[in-house]
Amino acid sequence: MSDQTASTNPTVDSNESPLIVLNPDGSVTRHLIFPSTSATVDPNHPSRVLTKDVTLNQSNDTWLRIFLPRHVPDSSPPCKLPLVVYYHGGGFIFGSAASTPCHDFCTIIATEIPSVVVSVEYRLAPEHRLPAAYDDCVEVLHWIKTSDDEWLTKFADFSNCYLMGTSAGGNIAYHAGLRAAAKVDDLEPLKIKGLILHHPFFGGMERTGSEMRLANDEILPVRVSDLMWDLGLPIGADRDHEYSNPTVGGGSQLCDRIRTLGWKVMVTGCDGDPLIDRQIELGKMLEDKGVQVVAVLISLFSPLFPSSPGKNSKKLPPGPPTIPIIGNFLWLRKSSFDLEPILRDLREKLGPLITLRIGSRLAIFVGSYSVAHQALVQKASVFSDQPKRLATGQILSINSAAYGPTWRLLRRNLTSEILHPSRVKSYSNARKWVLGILMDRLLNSESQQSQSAEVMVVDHFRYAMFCLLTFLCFGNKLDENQIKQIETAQRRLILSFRRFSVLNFWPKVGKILFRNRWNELIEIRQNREAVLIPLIKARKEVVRQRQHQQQEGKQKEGGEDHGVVAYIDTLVDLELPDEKRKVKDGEIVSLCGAFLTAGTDTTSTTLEWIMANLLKYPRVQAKLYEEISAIVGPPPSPRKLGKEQRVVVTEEELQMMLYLKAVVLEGLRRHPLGHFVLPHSVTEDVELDGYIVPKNATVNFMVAEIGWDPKVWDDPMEFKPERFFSAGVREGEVFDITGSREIKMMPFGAGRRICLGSGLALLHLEYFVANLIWYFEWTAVDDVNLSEKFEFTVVMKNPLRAHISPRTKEE
Ligand code: HEM
Repeated sequence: MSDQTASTNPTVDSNESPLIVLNPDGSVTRHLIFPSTSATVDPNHPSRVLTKDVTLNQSNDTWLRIFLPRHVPDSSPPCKLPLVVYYHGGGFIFGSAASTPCHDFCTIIATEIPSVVVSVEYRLAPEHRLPAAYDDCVEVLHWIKTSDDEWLTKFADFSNCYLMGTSAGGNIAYHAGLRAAAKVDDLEPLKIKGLILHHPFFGGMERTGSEMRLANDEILPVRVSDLMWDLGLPIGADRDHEYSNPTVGGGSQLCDRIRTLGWKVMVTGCDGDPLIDRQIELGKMLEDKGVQVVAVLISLFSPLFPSSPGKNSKKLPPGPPTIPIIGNFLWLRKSSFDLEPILRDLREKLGPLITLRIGSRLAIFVGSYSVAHQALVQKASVFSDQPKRLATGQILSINSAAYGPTWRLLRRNLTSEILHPSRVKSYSNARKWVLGILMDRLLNSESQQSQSAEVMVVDHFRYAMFCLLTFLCFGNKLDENQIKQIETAQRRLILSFRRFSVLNFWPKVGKILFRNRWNELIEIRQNREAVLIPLIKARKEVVRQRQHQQQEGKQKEGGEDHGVVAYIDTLVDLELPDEKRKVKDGEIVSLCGAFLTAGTDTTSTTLEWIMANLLKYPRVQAKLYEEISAIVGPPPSPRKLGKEQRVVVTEEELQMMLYLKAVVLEGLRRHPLGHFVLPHSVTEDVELDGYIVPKNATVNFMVAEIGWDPKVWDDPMEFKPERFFSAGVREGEVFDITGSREIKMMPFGAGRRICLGSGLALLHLEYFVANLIWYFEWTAVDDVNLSEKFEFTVVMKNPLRAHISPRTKEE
């Protein structure tokens, strides 16, 4: 660190709020203080481990926390467990062995391996710069070898010891390891077998590719790691000091010693972390020196520890290693979509049920149609809950409600009041109105100069779906300005959900660390309320007047939409069963927001995917047009007809169009919007395919993998609607999209939580596809590129551009 930096009172900021301030008197104030957990030897405490704190060095104020799995003292004869010496993370500046994240993490290591864990409270910088922490962490090894602590002498296998650390603790484990390797005889009877460097923190003067790419990373931006090095390294040292850059000068000579001792070194990292290139460099350097490097990236892991005698771990579905390598909050910023290639690889190796540990959660992934059927249909009562509501989640919504009376009420209300076939039919005028709007927009789109215009379709599709769903929600044909406002408010919220997901990691800490982001979320929600509440209030007034007129036996004469029941109407008098009160306006906003989200982006994105395939495969489009025109006749010119008299392919006619249905199903199979359904959680320990899924575990279903399974579908990545007439489904027979008998694909989920808008979605898709193909011939602008990208749903990476030309020209 430069002296200059030290004297200018640097603050380490997390992008949004200072975490540490150097005071003029030389002291420091830390603003990042994690909650702490006390050690307990109380046999009645519900923890899975017994823990105790022991002084290491009074003058340095250092100590240790020892973790002993609860079942070990009770087993007979007591078994000896591997010993893990653990160093916490925190950039050398923050953290403690007593902090709850560290305590919880050590609890997992102790119980899952299982092992005796000694977690070290070492001295922190900048009060004690490096190598103070290294000194403390080696001192602990000497303390252990002579200790007469009963837990260690009785239950720890001193000949099977590992040094492990997370982040800065990984750096410490590496340096403590080098020092220990130099003096193994002095440590007898303690025998180190390996080092576990869990997302270790290293640096260097020259930026790596990942540091440059992720310079503004939300968790560890480069300026924060630079300041951590400034405050942690000896005064005058720069980031190429051996403490921070282990590869300078070709690496320490002591690595050769590690090689000859036969220690294994596990280096874990994940892409998306600015430190990943340094972790890979370290792994390579060690490998070049002949050290047994166990793994560098998550997907390549193999177990470091010999298989454990743990009871439950045997029954859990298999996962990468037994140690909780993904128990790092870096993974929380990853969506399931990012994990998909890793999961695909794991499914190949481990089978269709996989366990991953994400944060402190157990996440089970189901990658087979038959196991998905077992869970969602046969054991529906256990697999239909939702994980606990996230801090950034909706206040009240069907999809986030726990499996219980409130969810049941909300679901029943929407199904019977809005999505019931007879009610859906009553919205047919609205569909016709929206089709007119869509046609006009397509025809008048900007580049509509020539006979054959180029159109960017998705914005028009989305706008059309907003027109339709806002009608169902508010009961009015809103004007363009109102619809745009709602669309903007809704999309701001859903498109930023990944940015906000970091706030869920530890809501209390997240709110401090990412204060601006938290305020931004509040602002976006308030903005949505400002847009929706006036509409809700206006509609409530309509409902009140209607009730009043009904009481007086009067029915107002009205236009074609008179008497239409809107979603809000059904919520006004709804009473929540748990709290025995009516739904508040803020909750109506949340329910309506979820309703609009569920019905707009989902349908418009699927529509875009289907149209993309119809452009890519003109043969399919031609066949579809043939079917439509054979039933409906040739289309009129779209320009000639006024909005109200526009002739449309009607909903009754759709029922006769089997190829159309197959095209829509094939679109849903080939391009499921969520490659995973919303995570479920289980309400009790339950057996699934011979394994135990423990209570509260999160269960994810690999929808895309299931719909692309070559055991079920020939050439699964091809777009072939005809397959629905051969894969066990004969012409005229309806394909069971609900999967109640057997799951072959599950774009709408399956079981009790199945999408309750699937009927409406299919109708909307069939209606718009049929009419768009009937009126226009669609051709591709360039080769249609079907690459995917994850937004809120899985969307086209290159939005579809098309030429449209009316099939019937104006005379
Ligand atoms: C192509 C369009 C659509 C697709 C692909 C789709 C897909 C899904 C999926 C995968 C789920 C989660 C199922 C599970 O957790 O197992 C879901 C839930 C849900 N969907 Fe849809 N959906 C679509 C359209 C709609 C529409 C139009 C509505 C209503 C207006 C709707 C309302 C819902 C609701 C309320 C839930 C929550 C169900 C619950 O938790 O009980 N969806 N949808």
